[in-house]
Amino acid sequence: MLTAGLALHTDKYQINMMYAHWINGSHRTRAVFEAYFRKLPFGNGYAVFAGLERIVHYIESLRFSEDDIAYLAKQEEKYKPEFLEELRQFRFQGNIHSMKEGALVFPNEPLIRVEGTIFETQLVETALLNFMNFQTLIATKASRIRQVASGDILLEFGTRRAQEADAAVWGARAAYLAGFHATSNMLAGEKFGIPTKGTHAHSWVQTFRSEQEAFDIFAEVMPDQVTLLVDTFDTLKSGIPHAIATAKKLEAQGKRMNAIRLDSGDLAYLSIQARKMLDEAGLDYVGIVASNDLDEGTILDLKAQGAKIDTWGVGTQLITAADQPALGGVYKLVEREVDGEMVPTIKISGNPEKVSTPGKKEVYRIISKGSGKAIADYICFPEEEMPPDSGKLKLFNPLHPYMRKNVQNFEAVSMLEPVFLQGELVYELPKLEEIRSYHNTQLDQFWPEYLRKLNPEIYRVNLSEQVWEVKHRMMAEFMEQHEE
Ligand SMILES: Nc1ncnc2c1ncn2[C@@H]1O[C@H](COP(=O)(O)OP(=O)(O)OP(=O)(O)O)[C@@H](O)[C@H]1O
Ligand SMILES: O=P(O)(O)OC[C@H]1O[C@H](OP(=O)(O)OP(=O)(O)O)[C@H](O)[C@@H]1O
Ligand SMILES: O=C(O)c1cccnc1
Repeated sequence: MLTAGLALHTDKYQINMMYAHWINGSHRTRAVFEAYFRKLPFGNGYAVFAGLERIVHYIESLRFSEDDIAYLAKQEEKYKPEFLEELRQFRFQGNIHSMKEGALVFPNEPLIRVEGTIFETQLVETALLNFMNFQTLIATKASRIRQVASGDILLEFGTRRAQEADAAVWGARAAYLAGFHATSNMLAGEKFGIPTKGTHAHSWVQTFRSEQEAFDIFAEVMPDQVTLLVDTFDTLKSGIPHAIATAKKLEAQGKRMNAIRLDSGDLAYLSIQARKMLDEAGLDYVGIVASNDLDEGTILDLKAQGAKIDTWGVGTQLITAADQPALGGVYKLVEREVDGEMVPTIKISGNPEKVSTPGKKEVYRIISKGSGKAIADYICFPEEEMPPDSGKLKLFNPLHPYMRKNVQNFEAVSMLEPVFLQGELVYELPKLEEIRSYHNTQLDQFWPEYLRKLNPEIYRVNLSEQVWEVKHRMMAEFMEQHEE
């Protein structure tokens, strides 16, 4: 999939700003940006951070090719050759700190922090947000589905309905890291080592003279992984009886049929009937797979109706995040260089929720040593000393002053990992299996009220007093300047 050759995978305004900085002589001014989102998707209580692996590949191979340079020269005749030469020599030389993939993350906390020249930090905004927003969205959706499916098997079936190839492949990875068990996408299997699974389509049945013949031939060819789709004609009258007959033929050869798949109709009723018919035929080991526009809502509902489904194939709703197809992650300048000093900068908005939080920041997860559970995320400046583990930490929410809390006996886990330092990759990308188990340990750190699907408790994300004071002062200064 696309990894190399992504230098122009950016918005034109980034290149225009780079050019204007270069003409102005300010392109080497230092800057700090932070990427975060303001609102959790799907009404969920948390999001699952994903996208870092692709970001790392992108940054590592970030070069303007001769074709890119030629294209830019043609696009904008005003670009001076010296500027194009600057692009030709371009290498990312800044610092990137990031949440780890699989981490539970929350609104208004920095997920990725980028430090460097304004030239390089501006260029990478678009691609970073593109990767982070999509993959985090799909991982969050997958984690939600996983919450309701409890111990059942989850198969990712979305490729045909995904927003093109990259979304399918990276979406399959995002689903897997957040708890899906396999994907139908073979390229994702090859590229990331995700287990692959597949049944067969209606067309398989339609290409034979009879459903029975179709089932028998499939079972003969794939005796160890037979899952038969039973709804092509009539699930109860034809599909299941034919599947039972095939399973019996397999039994006679000492083999066991894997499952049947239901793909239409009332999945609760049909699965209950199917379970009865299979059990009565002595086939209690044959599983039931269901698919058909499933999501966390339908799966929960089907379970409440007593559906006898042990494997869920989930496509469209997951891979397109159909109920909320975008995560609104943003990338905001928080510090800039003035006369050689780094100073905080703020973005004001008429909407208080959109006022940015100035200054380069760290994120700590405050974990109770007693319960092992997360109490809050705490955002402070890097130079602020965290109280020692035995000390007291004041958590306060300036917008809700009554929500004060002092915590003691906690561990403060730093959440932003160094990934690139002065352009050098210093982070060893974890294996996908490690990311999956990290996601599980992250879930274990949260009380169930934060994880539930409907109306979850809001997890605390608090600013240190110093961060709040700087934000408050800068907002007041802005107000004063604009009152005059
Ligand atoms: N018992 C049930 N309770 C709630 N939702 C269900 C139940 N059974 C199926 N569904 C869901 O209802 C939707 C039904 O979709 P639809 O109306 O397209 O029916 P269909 O069975 O696919 O129709 P067709 O037979 O034409 O393929 C799907 O999203 C499916 O997952
Ligand atoms: O419903 P989704 O969650 O997106 O899951 C994937 C769907 O894709 C297939 O249907 P399709 O009609 O494309 O092909 P088929 O003829 O093999 O059923 C499959 O049977 C599922 O219904
Ligand atoms: O293997 C399957 O059953 C499958 C794969 C992709 C889409 N729908 C179903």
